[in-house]
Amino acid sequence: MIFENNQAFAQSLDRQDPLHHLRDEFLFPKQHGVPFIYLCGNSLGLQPKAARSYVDQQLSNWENLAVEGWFEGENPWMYYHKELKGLMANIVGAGPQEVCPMNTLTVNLHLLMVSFYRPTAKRFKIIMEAGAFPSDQYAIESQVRFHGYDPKDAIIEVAGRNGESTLRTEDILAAIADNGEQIALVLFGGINYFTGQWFDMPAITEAGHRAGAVVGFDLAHAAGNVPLQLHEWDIDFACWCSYKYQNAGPGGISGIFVHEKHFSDTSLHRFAGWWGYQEQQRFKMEKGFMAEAGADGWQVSCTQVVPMALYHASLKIFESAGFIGPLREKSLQLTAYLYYLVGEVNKALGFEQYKIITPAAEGERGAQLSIIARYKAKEIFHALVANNILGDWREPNVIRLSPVPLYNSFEDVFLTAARMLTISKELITPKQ
Ligand SMILES: Cc1ncc(COP(=O)(O)O)c(C=O)c1O
Ligand SMILES: Nc1ccccc1C(=O)C[C@H](N)C(=O)O
Repeated sequence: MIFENNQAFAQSLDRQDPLHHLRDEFLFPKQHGVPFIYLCGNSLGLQPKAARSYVDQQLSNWENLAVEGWFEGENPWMYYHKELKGLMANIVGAGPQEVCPMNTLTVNLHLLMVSFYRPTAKRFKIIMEAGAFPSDQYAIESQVRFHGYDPKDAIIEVAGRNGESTLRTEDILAAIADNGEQIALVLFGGINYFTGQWFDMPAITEAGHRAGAVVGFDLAHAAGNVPLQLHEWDIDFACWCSYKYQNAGPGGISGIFVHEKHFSDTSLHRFAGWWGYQEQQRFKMEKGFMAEAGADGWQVSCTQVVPMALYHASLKIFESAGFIGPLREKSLQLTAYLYYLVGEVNKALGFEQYKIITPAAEGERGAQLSIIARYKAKEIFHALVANNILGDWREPNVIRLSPVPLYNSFEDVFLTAARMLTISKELITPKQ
């Protein structure tokens, strides 16, 4: 599409957007009574208006049924997760039996590594991206130590070439091939939190398998953002949080994916708990753990009903949007528009004040653009917030802006760039 740098053009795109009405399903934070242009779905998605009634419903169940709520009423808590599984499966491209809502993200990363990182003296290394989200780094390092290895020997980080912010797929594949028989696990983010780079998940998975390794992904920044086909891509396991692009609230419940080819593998270790026990037998309270079939068998503690209700509210909006296909179509346009407009801001300033480190290619990014501001980066970020544009800041110099197709408009994107230009002119003197 040929974009234009004017508000009327942005408004005309909004009029043609079949998903534009969905923003009415969300609550926008305000500053001095004026709603923010919210571009921070990469960190915390907005609250669906329906969230409160989904939670209210569970509070009523608790009020009216108390302990009987587990088994009685319209939607007994014992089975509530099943209502979410089909919806979640659509978000990540899996069978419903391959996904389950449970716990929180880093906890699930640990639990899945218990099953899928099984180092041997010969094959004990983990390949990951350099600059992964710190929680993933800490989780992986601690798992390696738990098995008696030194992270310095066991973790191979693939980094960008000579100062490049993003990774080249060929370098990732070469690192996997070069370390072949020593790799136990390839564990990548789907999209890197800092750069917004969407890795070539099918190619990484294929290379990992060719090397004889298990392949897993942390999809915190990918689930609900980009189209995923976890089953078809033959990924072994994955987990994600629901509070970013899936709008399930701060600390929202996480989701896991385990490929069905692993369901019959009785050699997999798990850190078991009663909620992973065979559902029909669970309340017999017998000795000797027997896992429920599918991803549900990785559950540990009893269902988190309220976080699940919040996730449910948001997943129903995804369902009404037709899931990821239509959202991705809009997302590509929205983010491409922001990409174009940032270039226009640079043009108007006469120098490259803003450098986008997120790949431009559609297949290598989601909604997020990570932008380095050359001069006065932090002041510019604060001025954006003061001007009602809410993105976020990641040290040392990156402003992340993520137009989210569920609740952002083309006009939001236009106004963001327009305010970036005004602010830049105000803050940066010609000498600089
Ligand atoms: C890639 C990634 N991993 C892990 C986390 C941490 O998740 P949690 O605090 O829910 O465990 C986040 C976000 O906070 C993330 O973006
Ligand atoms: N869970 C949070 C709690 C507090 C503050 C930020 C987060 C984030 O999710 C940050 C996000 N993962 C990021 O990509 O920076």
